[in-house]
Amino acid sequence: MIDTRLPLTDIHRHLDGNIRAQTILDLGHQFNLTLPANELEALRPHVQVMHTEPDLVSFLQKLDWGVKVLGDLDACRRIAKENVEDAAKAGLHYTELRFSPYYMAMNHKLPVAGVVEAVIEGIREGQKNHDIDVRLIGILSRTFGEDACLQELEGLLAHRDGITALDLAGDELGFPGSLFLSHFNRARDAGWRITVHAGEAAGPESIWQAIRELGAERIGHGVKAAQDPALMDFLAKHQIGIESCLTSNIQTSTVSSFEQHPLATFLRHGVLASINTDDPAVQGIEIANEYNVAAPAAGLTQNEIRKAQENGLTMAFLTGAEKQAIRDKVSA
Ligand SMILES: O=c1[nH]cnc2c1ncn2[C@@H]1O[C@H](CO)[C@@H](O)[C@H]1O
Ligand SMILES: [Zn+2]
Repeated sequence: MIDTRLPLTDIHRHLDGNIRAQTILDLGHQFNLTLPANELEALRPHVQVMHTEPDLVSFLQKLDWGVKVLGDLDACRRIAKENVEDAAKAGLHYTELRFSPYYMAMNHKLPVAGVVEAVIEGIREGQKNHDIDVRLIGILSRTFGEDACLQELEGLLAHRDGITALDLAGDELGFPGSLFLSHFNRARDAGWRITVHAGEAAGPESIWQAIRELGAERIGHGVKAAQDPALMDFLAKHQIGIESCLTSNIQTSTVSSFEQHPLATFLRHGVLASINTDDPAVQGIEIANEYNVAAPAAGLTQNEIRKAQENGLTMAFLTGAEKQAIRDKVSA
């Protein structure tokens, strides 16, 4: 269960994996696009995971309609604003929303830097009406290769101050982290924090690579760390946070059942791990489901769930003072 005296965070949440189905319909009509269905319930199976997918890449295809309807920069602004509304409605006090501007831009050839600016503006608009702290994480979508990721990086760097961290996401097996060394060197030079999707589709070596070569301070998913005792010790010793996304890991067939999920093992080993959603609209879940249903199913005790909740803010890309201000606000 969620401890209502503690801040509730979601620090692994894809903004472009959380576009409302109704908004996909609206924007499809607005831009005269042919959608696979023109009615909400008929559209749902095309934009939402209904059963477990066979692998990560199949899961990721469910995000594609959401970005195909982004016909102009106003549409990008709209979905960013709606993401803030939905995060506030989910009861979050703090969230880090991540997005891939190249992925959002590519279907309608929007300017990548323009997408970044529109997302920053949409978040600001959303925060006018909702009391929630938000930071943005830029994603390089590895699936489109090094050159596209370079364009993506340039677009993000054009609005460097509006972005807190850089992430690498997409097809981990097809595009290993070793292809993106120069990208992450530049990101660190820009003063950004670093988190990397690793050990989801690929093995523990991908997590080692993310830490040692890309400079990851946190790892998205990190499921395969449990296979490598030396890595488990390293994560605990250096307090490298694992952003766990329980239901996502089942839906991508990364883990076969909640009982098999390593989150409880991470926590018992002293690894800093937190509970997060990933792509809420695509998954058909929200953060409450992850605390109330998924975490108990994964064998976490109530104390461990509370610890994971505390870890969310501990792991946040915020200063100590910013974290304390959120704690004070929630306990007041
Ligand atoms: O669970 C995930 N694992 C790896 N990549 C993901 C996941 N969810 C979304 N994306 C990727 O993130 C970008 C959009 O934010 C896209 O590249 C999408 O494929
Ligand atoms: Zn993710």
